[in-house]
Amino acid sequence: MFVLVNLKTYPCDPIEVAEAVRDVNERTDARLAVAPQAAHLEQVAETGAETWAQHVDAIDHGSNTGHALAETVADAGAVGTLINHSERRLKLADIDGAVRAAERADLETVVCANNPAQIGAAAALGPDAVAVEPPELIGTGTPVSQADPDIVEDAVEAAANVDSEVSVLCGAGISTGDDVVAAGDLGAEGVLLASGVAKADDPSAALADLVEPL
Ligand SMILES: O=C(CO)COP(=O)(O)O
Repeated sequence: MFVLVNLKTYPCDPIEVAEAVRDVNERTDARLAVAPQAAHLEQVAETGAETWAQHVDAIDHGSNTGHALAETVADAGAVGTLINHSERRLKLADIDGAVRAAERADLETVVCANNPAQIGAAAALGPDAVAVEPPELIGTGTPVSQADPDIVEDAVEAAANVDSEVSVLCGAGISTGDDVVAAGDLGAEGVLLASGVAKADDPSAALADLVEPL
C-alpha cells in the first residue's frame, strides 16, 4: 500500500513529519511519502523522505507569475505531485496540462477527484494514479472506507474500465491501520491522508499505527 501524507497548510513541523515518514518507511513493506507546502519541498526532501508536491501548474518556463513549475518542484527534490486536490481544484484542460507538465519533469502523478465519474475522466488523462476523496468526509476523521465503501469500489471499477494501468488511492478521514486495511480490501492500492498525521500530537506514532497491520 502507498501511504501519501498531505500536510496541506497545517501548522505542523514538516521536517518532524518527514523524518517520521522516512523512519517508518524503513520498517514497513508499505511505501510512505509526504507532500509539504511548496516552500518546504527542498528541506523535506533533504531528510530522505519520499517527497511530493501538493500541486503543479499547467505551464512551461516563461512569463508566469505565482505558479508552481513542475521542473522547479522536481529540482527541489519532489518525485511526484498531487493534481486537482479537492482544495486546489482545476479546470479539465488544466488538469490535463498539469499531468503533461509533471510528465515532462519526470514527476509521478496522482490526480484527485470527488467521485467515480470524475475518477473515470481523470484516469483518461493517463496519470500514474487517481485518488477518490469525497469532499464532505475530508478532515472529519470519519474514514471513507467505512462511511462510503461503495465510492471506493466504484472508483476502482471506473478507473479499470478506462485504463487498467492507473492505480487508485482513496482518502478522507483515514487515520488508523484498520482504515488502511479496509481501503485495500475495497481495491485501493493506497491512501491519501492529512489530519490523522499532520494534526497528531505524535506524528511518528500515528504513522506507525497506520502501517502496523500491513
Ligand atoms: O484531503 C485529504 C488528503 O489529501 C484528506 O484529508 P484528511 O485525512 O484530513 O481527511
